[in-house]
Order: sequence, then structure tokens, then C-alpha cells
Amino acid sequence: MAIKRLLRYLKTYKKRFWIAFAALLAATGADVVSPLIVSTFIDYHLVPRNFNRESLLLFGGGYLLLQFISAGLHYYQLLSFQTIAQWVIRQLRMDVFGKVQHLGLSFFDRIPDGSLVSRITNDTEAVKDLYINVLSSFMQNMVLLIGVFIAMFVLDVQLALWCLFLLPVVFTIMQWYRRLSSKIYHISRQKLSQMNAKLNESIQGMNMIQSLRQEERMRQEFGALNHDHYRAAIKNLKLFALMLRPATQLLSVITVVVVLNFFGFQSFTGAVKIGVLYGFLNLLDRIFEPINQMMMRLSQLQQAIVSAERVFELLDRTEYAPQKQGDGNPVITSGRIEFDNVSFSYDGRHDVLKNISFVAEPGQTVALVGHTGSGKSSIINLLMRFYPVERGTIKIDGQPLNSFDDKELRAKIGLVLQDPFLFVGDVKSNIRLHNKSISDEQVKEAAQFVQAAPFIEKLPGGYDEPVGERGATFSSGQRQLISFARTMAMNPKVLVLDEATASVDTETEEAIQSALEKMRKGRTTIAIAHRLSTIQDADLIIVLHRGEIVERGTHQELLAKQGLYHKMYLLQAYGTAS
Ligand SMILES: Nc1ncnc2c1ncn2[C@@H]1O[C@H](COP(=O)(O)OP(=O)(O)OP(=O)(O)O)[C@@H](O)[C@H]1O
Repeated sequence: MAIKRLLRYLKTYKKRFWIAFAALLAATGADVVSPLIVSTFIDYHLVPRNFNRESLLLFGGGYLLLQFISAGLHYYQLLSFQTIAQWVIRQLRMDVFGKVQHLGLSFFDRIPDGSLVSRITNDTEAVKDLYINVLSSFMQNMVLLIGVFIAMFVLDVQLALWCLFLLPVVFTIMQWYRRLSSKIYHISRQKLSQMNAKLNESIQGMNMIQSLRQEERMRQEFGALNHDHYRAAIKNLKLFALMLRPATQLLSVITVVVVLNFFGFQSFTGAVKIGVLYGFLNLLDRIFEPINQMMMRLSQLQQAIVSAERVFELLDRTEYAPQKQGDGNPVITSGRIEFDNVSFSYDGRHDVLKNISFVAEPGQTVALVGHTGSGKSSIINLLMRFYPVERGTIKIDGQPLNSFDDKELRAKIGLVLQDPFLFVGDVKSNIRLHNKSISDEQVKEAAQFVQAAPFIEKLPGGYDEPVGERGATFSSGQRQLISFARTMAMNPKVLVLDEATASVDTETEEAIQSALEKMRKGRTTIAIAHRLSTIQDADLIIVLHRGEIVERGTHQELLAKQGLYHKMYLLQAYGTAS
């Protein structure tokens, strides 16, 4: 259960928690004793008009001292519970973030970014309320309730027994509310999550949204989600307003009537001390205060539980990125790559790769070509171990892909994507990736090697020029060059390239092409080629069609075959296939 699991997070802070709890008990004790002091004062001093100086001082001073102690203890317990709550949430967020980083790409294919963000931020925030407002408030009020009942028994046993009937009634109302509101909160959280996903989609694709004039449609879709969220909130508000406040109000009225009748009856049969009456009415008031407080917090409790369920659901996901298997620690030394009869499906139903077999000898360049959707990126996804290889084998230097340590694999295989990802920071940190073993000199050498240095040095900040989110202030050609430099700084054994299709000016294009040529030298390269002109010197060209290898050979061999490659080549070179 979510609540049990949430409470388990408190274990680490056990000591502080129990000290805070003890402070809470003591403070509540002081609160409860106060009316007893006043009641005694009324019955034994005020009514019999017995005012001697000592007793006045004793009662007055004692009462004041008690109030001071209570205030100090309340401050301490409040601060402690809030601090513990912040600690727990910090831990929970780190757990969720850490978990998300280890999940495989197959997980991210299915869950929208915005809804993930919503779980890590909004849902953990709602869980925080549980510790800050709900838990401490429930404990405080339960203790107060017990304290008040004890004080009532001290004053009048019979009447206190009468008042006990309140408890089952109150807990039944709470249970009803929880059951009814849980469903509504689930809807509300889900809508919030979808709103975040929509927001994220809108921001990411703002240029396309504006250029395709999709603003109105996006606005409507967001509006519909927003409205559903609002409706869920109103529904819950109605439930809350109907069940909780009026219910306790009614109970309170009934109880006061019962108590006054009781005292009326008592006054016929015997003497009722006026102080006891004062004390009892005061305590009754105090019973409803904690009950009301708990009722008010109930909706927060429910929200926290629903949010916790969503957070734990994420923590329990098992679609991990494929991990190393076996005990050996093979190293990539020459970079021979072998695909043997590999088939693959993303959804377990449709094969997007069928019986793929090829070998890239050390230092060779193998180019993958084919129409869109033919499976080129999927081959790279498997080689990068982003998805598990379930049928067939992929070997590097004769060792199965899954026998390599993640660190070895990532250090020796350099991936350059069509749309390179730049991190927030500066140019230097984007090349070095915070790897301290790469010196400033090496950063510059890498930039010079890929011919990125001339443009970087022209930037106002040079290598320290700031990079904003996704490198939006750099052109696509510049981003490519920086990402090349990053790959070269790693000095990988194997290069995996997804050739850029973005059109850049001729000068940058030349810089990119000659950089790529230099990078490929002495390294095994698997390259997705969209422009056939760039891979004519490849050692092996693999032509894919609907997930199958339909042709293979060098540029000249394939042209001579007059097959699919020949057609594609003519189409690109002369704009006609015949
Ligand atoms: N993450 C994914 N989840 C499910 N199906 C996918 C995923 N990525 C690709 N596919 C499907 O797999 C098939 C092969 O896609 P792939 O991206 O490998 O093609 P490609 O040859 O690289 O295409 P392009 O040249 O357009 O990049 C396509 O039918 C595509 O719809």
C-alpha cells in the first residue's frame, strides 16, 4: 500500500521523528491540562471566593509557564516534522530521477515527456503535503483527541462515555469520503499529467505549430484537458463541502445538546459544579477542533496517496535499459562488428528487422541505405544497446554485445546523431562532457581536428561561450561540428553516424564532410547515409527494404546490379530513376 511505503521513507530519520513526536505529546499534554487548571481554579477559588495571594500566584504563574512551554514545544515539533518532510521528498525525487535514468528507451517511447515531468515534480510535491500537513496534523490531532478524552474522564466518567460514540461516526465519515474521492483524484492527477504533456509538446514544437497554424487546435486540446481537470476539482470540492464540514458541524450540535441535557438532568438530581460544566464545554469545543482539522486534511491525504501511487508505479517500472550480462569484462580493441541473423520488433508483433547479417571489419566503413522506415536507425539502436537483442546475435571483437560493461561500450563507440544534442553549459563543457581527464588542450585539438575551431574561436566567449537549452542559439551545422569534436575528444574505436540531412551552407557542408572523412580514418564506422554521394567510398553498402537486406556490395558493384540502389542513386543524382 502506498501509505505504508511512504511511511517506510521515515525510517532513515527515526530518531528525529520520535523526538518530534515526544515534543508533540508534551505540548498537547500542556494544552489539555490548561482547562483543567482553570476549572479547578473556578470551583475551588473563584466560586467560594477564596483568593489568597499564594494560590493566585500559583495558578496564574503555573498557567503562564505552561503556555510558554507549550508554545516552545509546538515550535520545535512543527519545525522537525517539516524538516523531515523536506528530507523525505528530496530522497523520493532522487529515487525517481535515478530510476528514470536507468529505464530503457522502450519505456520513453510510450510515455510522454511532460507526463514524466509531472510525476517527478507535481506528484512528489503532493506527497510532500502528506508529511508536512497531513501526517503531523493527524498525529497532533489524534494525540489531542486522546488527551481531551482523558481530561473528560477525569472530569466526569459518565459524560465522557457518552461522548465516545463520536469516534466511530467520525471514522465512518472519513472512510466514505476517502473511498469516493480517490477515483476523482486519480482523474484529476491524470489530467494534470496530460496537460503537462500537451504543454511540453507545444513548447517543443512551437516553430511547427506556428508555421502550420496549429495554435487554435492546440489551444482547444489543452482547453479540453484543463476543463476536465477543473471538473474533477469541482466534483471533489462538492464532495468535501458536503461530507466533511457540515457533517462535523451537525455532530458538534448534537453533542452539545446531549451534554446540556445531561447537565440539566444532573442539576435536578444533584449538585453540578460550575467549573466542571465550564471544563466540559471547553473540552467539547476542543474535541471538534482536532476532528475538523483531520477532516480538512483528509483531501490532502487522499491527494497524497493518489500521487504516491503514481510515483511508486514509476519506481516499480522494470523496463530497464539493456544491461551487461555475465562476469567477464571484455574490451573493445579493434572494433570488428558482426550482426548474425538479427531480427527485431519494437512492439513484439511487427518485425522491423528481419535476419540481418553483416560484418564490419576493423577500420572499415559500412553504410546503411534504404528508404525511410526501412530499419536503418533500428540497426543502430540495437548496436548502441538502446534496445535488447532478442533474436540473433551482435558481436564486437567476437564478444556478444551484452557481455560489455556499459562504460566500455559508451567509451569505445562514438554516436553522432542527425540532430546533435547540446547540453546547457558552455562550448568547452559540451566537448569535454565534464570528463576531467580531457584537458583544455585536448578539447582544442578535438575542435581543430573536426574543423570546428575556426567558428568557435570567432564566438565572443570562444570555448567559454554559453550554450542554452538544446543549443538553440547555434546553427545546425555548428551543433554538428561541436558534437563531432565531442566524439573525437573521446577517441572511440567505433563510430556510429546518422548522417545529417539538414541543409547547411556549402562551406559548413564541406567542413562537415571533410571532418567526417578524417574521423572515419582508422575507425570502424557504421553510417546511415541519406545522400548516396557521401558514401561512395564505403567498404560495404547495405541496402535495406522493409527491414530486410536486399542488396549488398560496394558502390560500383551495386550500380552494376542495376537494382534498388541503382534506382535510388539515379533518383538522387539526376532526379529520375530511369
Ligand atoms: N521507437 C519505436 N517504436 C516503435 N516502432 C518504431 C520505433 N522506431 C522506429 N519504429 C518503426 O520501425 C520501422 C523502422 O524504423 P527506422 O527508424 O529504423 O527506419 P529508418 O530506415 O531509420 O528510417 P529514416 O530513414 O526515416 O530514419 C518503422 O516502421 C518505424 O515505424
